[in-house]
Formats: sequence, structure tokens, C-alpha cells
Amino acid sequence: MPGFFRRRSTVDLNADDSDPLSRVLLPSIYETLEEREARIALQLEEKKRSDAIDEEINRQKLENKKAPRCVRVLLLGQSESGKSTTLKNFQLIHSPKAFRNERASWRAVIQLNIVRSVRLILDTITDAHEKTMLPGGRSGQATTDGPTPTVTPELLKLRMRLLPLQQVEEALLRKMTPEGSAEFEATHLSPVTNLPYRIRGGKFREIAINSTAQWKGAFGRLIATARTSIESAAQIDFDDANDPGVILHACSEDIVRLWSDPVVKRLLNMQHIRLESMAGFFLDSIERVTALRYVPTDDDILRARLKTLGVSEHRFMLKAAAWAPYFDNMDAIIFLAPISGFDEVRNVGKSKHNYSIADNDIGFIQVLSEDTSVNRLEDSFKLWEKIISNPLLKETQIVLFLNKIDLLKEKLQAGVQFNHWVLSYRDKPNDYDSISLYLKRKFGILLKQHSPIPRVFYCHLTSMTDAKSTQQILVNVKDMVIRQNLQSSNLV
Ligand SMILES: Nc1nc2c(ncn2[C@@H]2O[C@H](COP(=O)(O)OP(=O)(O)OP(=O)(O)O)[C@@H](O)[C@H]2O)c(=O)[nH]1
Ligand SMILES: [Mg+2]
Repeated sequence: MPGFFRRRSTVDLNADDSDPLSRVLLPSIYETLEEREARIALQLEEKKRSDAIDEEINRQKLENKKAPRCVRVLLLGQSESGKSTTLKNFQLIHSPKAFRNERASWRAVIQLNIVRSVRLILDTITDAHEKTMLPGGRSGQATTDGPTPTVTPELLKLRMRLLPLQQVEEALLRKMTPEGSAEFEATHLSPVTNLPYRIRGGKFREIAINSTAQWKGAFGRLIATARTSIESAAQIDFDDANDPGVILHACSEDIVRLWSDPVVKRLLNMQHIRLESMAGFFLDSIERVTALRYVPTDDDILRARLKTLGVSEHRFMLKAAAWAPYFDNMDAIIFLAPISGFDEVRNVGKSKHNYSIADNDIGFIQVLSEDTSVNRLEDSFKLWEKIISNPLLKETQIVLFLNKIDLLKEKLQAGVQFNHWVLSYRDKPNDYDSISLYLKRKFGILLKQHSPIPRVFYCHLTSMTDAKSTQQILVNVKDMVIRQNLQSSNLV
């Protein structure tokens, strides 16, 4: 009966008299027959309980041995680098059913993304209109970017007709971030990070959800009231009169008209706002995503933007593998650097910022005169340097994803000059292959210079919104992490 009396402090029938504890616990010599029977019954009962506990421990041990192992991967990178999108890709590979079950929640995020893109345009129109209404203000006034276009009566009417979208935004926000919660506060404090500084500092704020918040639950409730049995759409109650999709659908044509208006294009250009390369851009697919029975595709979900606050943990089980039980844990970091951000700035708060990395020969142009902004590519270099030089992480494998290559290609094709922003690039060719190779080398050199111990440089060029191309990279990374850990455990 191993384990029985060791755990429970009752009397051992075979207790050793020399053990002082056993002596104390021995039955009294004055014990009556009834007392003796009660005592033995109690002991038998406790033994049963103890055996059950032993059995459970053994069962768990056995299960742990058989169970597939978790790969512990930390996703790091500046805001909007693509961490959440990478996580979505992992979900898509390892638990596609769970990923697709969240379509109702992502549909709401996409609706919010649309409404906020529209609001940004409407705010831009309002600002331009107000300027012309000021005393002395005149449309057609020349600026360094050419004459300010006139806000047409047609545009002002469109703005009126799109006002109901404001209610949609408020309703969605209320649902995602209940009033009084930290998320609600966060929603109103986090600045949009990829807009020109003057807009970021202003009224346009980005919604942020605390990673621990169960925001998807608000939309999960729709499942209970769903009346359709189509598998992929089963979580959306299309007959709900309060569904924001109804208003969005009604505004669909006006949104298309607004987005294709040449005056709008001109106003956005003058403000240096490129909505197409901003997170959560869906204006080119308005007809599809505002259709009455719209269900987000996998790609839509990858493109949906919802800022994360805090750290979140997700677990994916690997399929059982023969080697799995042999080692405890493996840790790796995936570091995301959004390299399309070479001409973008990020607000870093009040501190003064040094705009060049003196010891590694990468010079960045000072993008704005405000000392609170930093070039996003430079930001990635600095964060990379911090992570790779951290002594606590010296044994951790690091995989670098140079992300958003699709946007990088688009920008270069549109004629944006890389060397205008990254001075050290000098007069090398302004094409994708040369620039991506250049950046790869720069990150590699930093790793060599700053890693406390020599580390292999794993680097991939990625586009996290492209599930197909990403899938193979993530599978390769997973295999590599596993292989490395096997090697360090001397198992291969
Ligand atoms: N075009 C393009 N967009 C991308 C790519 N990777 C991510 N995105 C988009 O960029 C936006 C930001 O990505 P997220 O994954 O939310 O970024 P994050 O690192 O989690 O940002 P925080 O939560 O603010 O820390 C999302 O709208 C993504 O869809 C990419 O490779 N190409
Ligand atoms: Mg995130």
C-alpha cells in the first residue's frame, strides 16, 4: 500500500513502535469495540481516497509522456509589425476550425476598420472645408503641394449621408470594450501609429483590445441566436436588425463613391495619407465586404486590424511525434520587422530621440522636426539590437521575419526612393531584391556584433497577410526550432 499512510496522517495498522509519530497515533488501549470499528472504517475510507490520488497522479504522468509537446514561441516586434497576424497564421495551420469559428468576431473588426477608414476621409473633408470657410480662407489656394481642391457640394452631401456610420462605430466599440473597462480606456488612449504625426496626435484614435480581454465573447453570443445552418456562416445572425452590417450595406454605394472621388484622392495625397498601405484597409472591396450575408474569408481575417495591448499566450499542440517525450521545453523568438515602414514614423512619446545608429553605419533621415517621432525601420533595428544583446535570451533561437514585403514592393513600384530615407543605402538600385538583401545583411551584421554568444542567423522575407506563402515558412520555422532543440538535447 505505498503512499497510503505517508500522505494521510491516520494510524498505520502496521506502525513501527520505534517511530515517535506512529507511537502518538497508535490507538488508545482504552478503545472500545465500536471506536475500533469506526477507526478502521475511517482508515479504509482514507486509504481509498489516497489510492485514487495516486492513481490520478500516475495517469497524469502517463498522459504527459504521451501528450504532444508545446513549442513555446515568443512573437516580438514593434506595433503593427504583424505579431497578431503571425499568430492568426499559426492558428490557421494548427487549429483551422477554431480560427474559422471566430469569423463573426472578425466580421465585426472588419466593419470597424471600414467605418474608421471612412471617418478618416470624412474628417479630412471637414478640415479642408472648414479651412475654406475661415475668414480669408479660399479654396484653390496654392500650397507647396499645389492648390487645395474645392470640397464640392456633392462631397458635402455624401458626408451627410454617411453620418449613420458614426453610430455603427459607437455600437461596435461599445460591444468590444464595455464601458469602464481598461480596454475602453485603452481604446481612447492609443494613438494610430502609421499616420502622419499631426493626424496621430489628433482626434483619430485607434482601437486597442487588451490581450486578456474576452472581446470575442461579445460576438460569440450571436451563435446562440443564429438561424442559419450554413457551416461557415453559422455564427452570424444575419436577421438581427441591430447587426451593423445592415447600415453598412445601405451605405455601400456612397462609400464606393466617396473612395473613388478625385477630390478625396487629392486631399488625402496632400495630407500624405496612403490608406491603401494602412492596416485594416478594405475600401477596395467594399461591395463584397458590405454585402448583406458577408462572411470574412481567411485572407480578410488576416488583413483585419485590431491593436493588441499586453501579452497574450496561445497554445497549439503539435501532432504527436516520436521524439516529443524526450525533452521538456523549447523556446524560440520570432522577431518581426515591418520593412515597408522605411518611410513611416512612429510616435515614441516625449523623450528626445537620436536619429542615427552611429556604430553600425545605418543613417536615417530625420523624418519630422518633432522630437517625438522615430522612423519605423530604425525603430526595428533598435529593438532587434536590444533583444539579441540581452544576456537572458542568449540561448534562445531567434528567427527574423522581414515582414510586409508586399507593401515594400508596392512602395518601390510607386517610385518611393529607399535611399531618401535610409541614407546609408547611397546610390544602390531602388529595387526589391537589392533592398531586401541589404536589410537582411544589416540585421545579420547586428546579430554578429551584439549577440553574447555566436548564433545562427535565421531570416525570412514574409508577407503575413498571404496565408499561402506564409504557411510553408511557418512550418519550416517550426521544424527548425524542433531540430535545434533535438540537437541541443543530443538526441540527433
Ligand atoms: N500588407 C500587409 N499587411 C500586413 C502584413 N502583416 C501584417 N499586416 C497587417 O498589418 C496590420 C498590423 O498587424 P498586426 O498583426 O495587428 O500587428 P501587431 O504586431 O500585432 O501590432 P500590435 O497589436 O499593435 O502590437 C494588420 O492589419 C495586418 O493585417 C503583411 O505582410 N502585409
Ligand atoms: Mg497585435
